[in-house]
Amino acid sequence: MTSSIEPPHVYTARASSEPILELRNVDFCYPAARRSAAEVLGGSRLHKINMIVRRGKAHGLIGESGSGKSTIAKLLLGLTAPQSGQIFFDGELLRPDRLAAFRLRVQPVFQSPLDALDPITPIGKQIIAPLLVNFNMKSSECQARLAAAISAVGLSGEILGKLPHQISGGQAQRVNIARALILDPEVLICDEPVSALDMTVQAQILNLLSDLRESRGLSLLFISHDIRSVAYLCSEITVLKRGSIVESGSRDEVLLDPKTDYMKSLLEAVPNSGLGLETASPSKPFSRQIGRRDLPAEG
Ligand SMILES: Nc1ncnc2c1ncn2[C@@H]1O[C@H](COP(=O)(O)OP(=O)(O)OP(=O)(O)O)[C@@H](O)[C@H]1O
Repeated sequence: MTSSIEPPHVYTARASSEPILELRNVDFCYPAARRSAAEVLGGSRLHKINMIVRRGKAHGLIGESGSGKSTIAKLLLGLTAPQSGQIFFDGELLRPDRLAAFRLRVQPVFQSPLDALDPITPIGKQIIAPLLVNFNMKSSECQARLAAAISAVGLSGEILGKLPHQISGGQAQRVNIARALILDPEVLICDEPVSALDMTVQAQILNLLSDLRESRGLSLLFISHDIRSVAYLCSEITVLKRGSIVESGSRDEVLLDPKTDYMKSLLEAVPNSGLGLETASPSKPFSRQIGRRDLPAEG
């Protein structure tokens, strides 16, 4: 179905810290879990989730495996609906009739960058696909937006004719981010976007996300097992345990003054217990904060 909404402009810079996405008292349970008390106890339900992602800010979501982080991502992408509670986008209740427009403005970036690409379609075609599908645009009409999107993620035009197996994992994640940006979204939901990449490339993608947040006023939900990445990128953090929020607040409140044993144990598990919080700042490249050499722009 073609959207009746206007295609996005090449770039929109936005800034503010008003709520852009909000979960209010959200309960969710997978159908299979409703039949299995053991699963429910194991955490396959979300219970009374209250969380705000602010415009132009990066919000970190952490918690052990199975705590419900990806389920929250699915709810915030409109891929599934809560059993109770409400989701607000830009101050408006997310109703079924608003889902189509919402899905253009909130875009996902997933964990396995190569799996998220079609193996037999050239990169350039994949990046403009959301414009072709949603706005019925011709390929020739997409070229200015395509050039802006690949430039925004630090890729050159040579990559456009390649197939996914001809590019690196880091380049593939940049392609996925470009494909999300081509719709000029307001929010990126990033579910473990760097965990499948090697360490040096992780730093490059984190710096890219940080730059995009600053330069375009993009809001980010950043889901990660890696507390150091969250400490670097995010100004607010929510901590999830077995489907319930156990801590939330500013980065420093949660990481420097943890209230729960659970959060303390997550922090104790950080390698070398080095969060570098005294120096952590999105104005400093991630590689410097964790003591690595500066890295080339394209990975
Ligand atoms: N489609 C599904 N049907 C039933 N249960 C599911 C489904 N997807 C996830 N679950 C269960 O819901 C719980 C939360 O899963 P979720 O993927 O949200 O956790 P997570 O915190 O993202 O974990 P990870 O860090 O390992 O990705 C887990 O118990 C999981 O087994």
